[in-house]
Amino acid sequence: MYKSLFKPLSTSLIRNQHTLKHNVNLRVLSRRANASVTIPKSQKGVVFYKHNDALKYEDIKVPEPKSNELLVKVLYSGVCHTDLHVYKGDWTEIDYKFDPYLVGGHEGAGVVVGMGSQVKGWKVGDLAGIKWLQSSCQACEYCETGHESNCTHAELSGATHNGSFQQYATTDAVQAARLTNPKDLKVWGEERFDEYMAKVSPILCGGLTVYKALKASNLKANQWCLVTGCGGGLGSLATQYAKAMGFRVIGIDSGDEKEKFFKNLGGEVFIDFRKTQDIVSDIQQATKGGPHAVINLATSSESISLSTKYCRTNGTIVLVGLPAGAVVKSDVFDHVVKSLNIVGSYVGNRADTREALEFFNRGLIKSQIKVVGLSQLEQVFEDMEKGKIVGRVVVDTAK
Ligand SMILES: NC(=O)c1ccc[n+]([C@@H]2O[C@H](COP(=O)([O-])OP(=O)(O)OC[C@H]3O[C@@H](n4cnc5c(N)ncnc54)[C@H](O)[C@@H]3O)[C@@H](O)[C@H]2O)c1
Ligand SMILES: [Zn+2]
Ligand SMILES: [Zn+2]
Repeated sequence: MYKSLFKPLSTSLIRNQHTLKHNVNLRVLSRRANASVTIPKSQKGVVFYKHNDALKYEDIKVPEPKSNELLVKVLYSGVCHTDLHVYKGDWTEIDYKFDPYLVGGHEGAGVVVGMGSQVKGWKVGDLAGIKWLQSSCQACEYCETGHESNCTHAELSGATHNGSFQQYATTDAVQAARLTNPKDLKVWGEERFDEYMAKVSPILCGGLTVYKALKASNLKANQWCLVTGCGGGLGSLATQYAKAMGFRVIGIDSGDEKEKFFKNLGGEVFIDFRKTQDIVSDIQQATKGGPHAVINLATSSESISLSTKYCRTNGTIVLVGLPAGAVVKSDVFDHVVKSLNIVGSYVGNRADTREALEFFNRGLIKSQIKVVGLSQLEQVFEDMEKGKIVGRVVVDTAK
């Protein structure tokens, strides 16, 4: 059951807020918080009944939070390539939950409108983020040591738990990301509430993931960081986090638009994988011996194996992108003689989330987004499949 806490808040006020673009603030919301309007029973969401089946924008039930969960009115959600992998069923390892349908999405930014009886430390009106790691058990060895994303009992938003491609979503209160109200942030401000919520959403997976991957790279200031897929969602964020952390960035992707975009974000050298004659030599020349670390974000299996060829001696190759059935091949002789490190990096824990959000809140990361209606998700997936998206698309759940 819900706690009675949500009762004084009007969801229609929250909805109002949402539609009053660029004119939204929670102070006004709480001043007018006496009206008693209940959470609706149904809402709009995008669902699919099996992998690769039609994506349907339809009226669905508003979920009820379990005792440990928040009910979040999702305002915006980033669309991560992971959502496309899930939709296509690329990863057979996951025990997806179709009950009877699945709602994707795991970069949801919204307002808490209700919560279960056991929830502590949250109140209605707080701003919350929905992440891929919807919940972890908090009790296993991995959770105990801060490796929450490796928890074997983890539930995943948009895969084993309905995610943020709906107007109201539930999420575990411990793992939910705590978003700062932009009115309390120097570089944001109250009048930019709506913009803040849209732009913060990609940080909840993309930003967090690349920030953690950069930490795993062991790079030092001024060293070369190579980002594959630098024109995509994670790539645009990795370029900026790497810069903010003091690294030099060389990127691989394709097309003039992505090159311009990458350079505008502070990337130094762009390699077009469709144009280069010898990618290994181009990279090694530009970086005088190869990048000290590679952050593999490209949705291409071949490009992952290639990174073992151009990486610098003693360098670190971080595996992040998860193309279907991908295998990394590395020549053992070179691998040993160059003493390469290949590491996997999987989203991040709560501290990584907080830190990644702090970079964003301080204005160090410009979230490069295009906002479209939730009803247009199918088109977004089509464009993503073709590699046509520059930066990140964020869906507005009101449209
Ligand atoms: N490990 C994790 O925790 C984690 C978290 C989030 C996303 N991911 C994965 O990261 C990957 C990227 O996600 P995204 O949302 O940024 O995707 P995206 O579609 O926005 O970007 C992928 C980019 O890769 C580029 N690309 C394709 N082939 C390439 C090649 N051969 N060389 C260089 N670039 C190439 C595309 O042009 C595109 O710009 C996905 O596989 C996603 O599932 C992993
Ligand atoms: Zn993601
Ligand atoms: Zn655990």
